[in-house]
Amino acid sequence: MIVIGITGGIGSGKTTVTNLFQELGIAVVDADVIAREVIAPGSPLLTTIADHFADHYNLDILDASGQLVRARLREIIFADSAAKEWLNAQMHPAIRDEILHQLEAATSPYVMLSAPLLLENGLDKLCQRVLVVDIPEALQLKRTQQRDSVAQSQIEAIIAAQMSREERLKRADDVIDNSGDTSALAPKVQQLHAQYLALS
Ligand SMILES: CC(C)(COP(=O)(O)OP(=O)(O)OC[C@H]1O[C@@H](n2cnc3c(N)ncnc32)[C@H](O)[C@@H]1O)[C@@H](O)C(=O)NCCC(=O)NCCS
Ligand SMILES: Nc1ncnc2c1ncn2[C@@H]1O[C@H](COP(=O)(O)OP(=O)(O)OP(=O)(O)O)[C@@H](O)[C@H]1O
Repeated sequence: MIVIGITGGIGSGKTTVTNLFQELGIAVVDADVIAREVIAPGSPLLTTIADHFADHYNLDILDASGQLVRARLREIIFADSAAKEWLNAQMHPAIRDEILHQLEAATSPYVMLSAPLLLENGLDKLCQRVLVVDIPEALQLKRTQQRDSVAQSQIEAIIAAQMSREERLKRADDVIDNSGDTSALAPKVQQLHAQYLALS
């Protein structure tokens, strides 16, 4: 199975790009989607995480119906690196297991593995090539703010918790520059698609 890893910092355009590969019939395994599934309401992992933040931070991250209040968890983990490391240690093995499961089940000529922390977490070892979606930090801030209505300082903290743009680009086999209009993406995706089909 040929696996193409796709990564990029917050708001770089990974989902926008993988949607185009999906339109070409390529299966996409998305770590952000899986990260939501492993802490679905009522899951044992969500209970473990909620208990930890209640006991150690006196913080209730669940609403009255037992749903995760994502903004509360986001604020604490990007303000406190020990909280983030603890959460990562709980979630990343579960995310990785589900990624492996979904990669095995994929039937397209190749499969894309999309993960913001692909390189940080060594998920690139599962991939034949790494495609980086690249934009300058100022655009990451602007587009993420437009999408999520989150404070600029919060997005800056998330960027600081991820690999630097330079380091990520150094590790790329292929790069999509997404600083232009979205209409520029389809021809780039088609060119890479032909290259990846040739590998498979
Ligand atoms: C903290 C949470 C609840 C915030 O949820 P929210 O809906 O606000 O954001 P969302 O999940 O859409 O993530 C947005 C972006 O934040 C960045 N991000 C998320 N978690 C992390 C992390 N642990 N380290 C660095 N960046 C991260 C990624 O670029 C991601 O695409 C959520 O991000 C989460 O559960 N994070 C821990 C799991 C994780 O590491 N996910 C990354 C994929 S492996
Ligand atoms: N070329 C572009 N021009 C303008 N807006 C764009 C462009 N590409 C993506 N966007 C918008 O920027 C935002 C971030 O893009 P997207 O959600 O695809 O990024 P992502 O890398 O998946 O983000 P995250 O890591 O935060 O999940 C979205 O609202 C998207 O519609």
